[in-house]
Amino acid sequence: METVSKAKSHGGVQGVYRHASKVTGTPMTFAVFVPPQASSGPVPVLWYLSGLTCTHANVMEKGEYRAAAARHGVIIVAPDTSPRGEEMPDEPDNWQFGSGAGFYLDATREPYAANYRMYSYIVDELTALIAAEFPADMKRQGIFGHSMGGHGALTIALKHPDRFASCSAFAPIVQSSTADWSRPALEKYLGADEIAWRTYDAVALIEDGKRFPEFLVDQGAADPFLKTGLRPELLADACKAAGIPLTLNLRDGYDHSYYFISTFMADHIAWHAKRLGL
Ligand SMILES: N[C@@H](CCC(=O)N[C@@H](CS)C(=O)NCC(=O)O)C(=O)O
Repeated sequence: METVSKAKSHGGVQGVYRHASKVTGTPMTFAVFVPPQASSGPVPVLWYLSGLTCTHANVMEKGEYRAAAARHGVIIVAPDTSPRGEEMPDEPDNWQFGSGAGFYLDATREPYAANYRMYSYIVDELTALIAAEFPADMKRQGIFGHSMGGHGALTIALKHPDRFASCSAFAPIVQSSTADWSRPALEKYLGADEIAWRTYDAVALIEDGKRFPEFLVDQGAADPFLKTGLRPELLADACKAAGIPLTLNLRDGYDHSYYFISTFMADHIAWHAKRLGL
């Protein structure tokens, strides 16, 4: 692992790191904030998965998470959203597919299957790297994310309820199989058989029996993608039918941007901190 940059912030350290990923076959960059409490022992880890078009840097620069992370004493990990590079199969004019749009899945279709493996990258490889290289208490992990990253957080948590104590999301894609934003990508990454899509669809996972103790979702009421890409009511219906407690806050006047996310960031970190025993 190579250190790209490191800066003291809120008494802790905001770092950016790069490593050669075996899973994606590319160099991968990620951001980690280590709070001051880590100097006296391992602290819990909160994963933040970003949305379409993002790298590790968007939330690092605009998410305003450091004050709350330093107050509660939690590591924040922000991975990239896809493999990148000149040789990557991609659709450069399409921001909803390829670079910046890995959808937290393992592609099974060519030419994407060799590199577009963000699910295994995060759940296996980056998790092992964080455990090895940072003062992280891996027995206490939470996960959250935005939009495509909200979809990532919900689906990964539903598949790993023993690993994650908490899961929340900002404006998540909740039913990726039918959302405008994700349907074409799932077809290209996973093929036309929609059965294979269900393991990367939060509502379908719940319908198929996966469970998680509870979710927190914040959604801007003025989000232009609310009706076509996001549709939190579908998650509300699925959670209700499954008996999963969901706190869904519809936030009047807020859109889809980091102005919205940063407004509620401290609330989400406090919510996770409580569930991570802080
Ligand atoms: N590029 C799209 C918007 C994409 C978008 O809103 N992406 C969200 C995630 S789904 C984001 O976080 N963008 C990066 C940023 O705001 O820093 C557009 O022009 O409509």
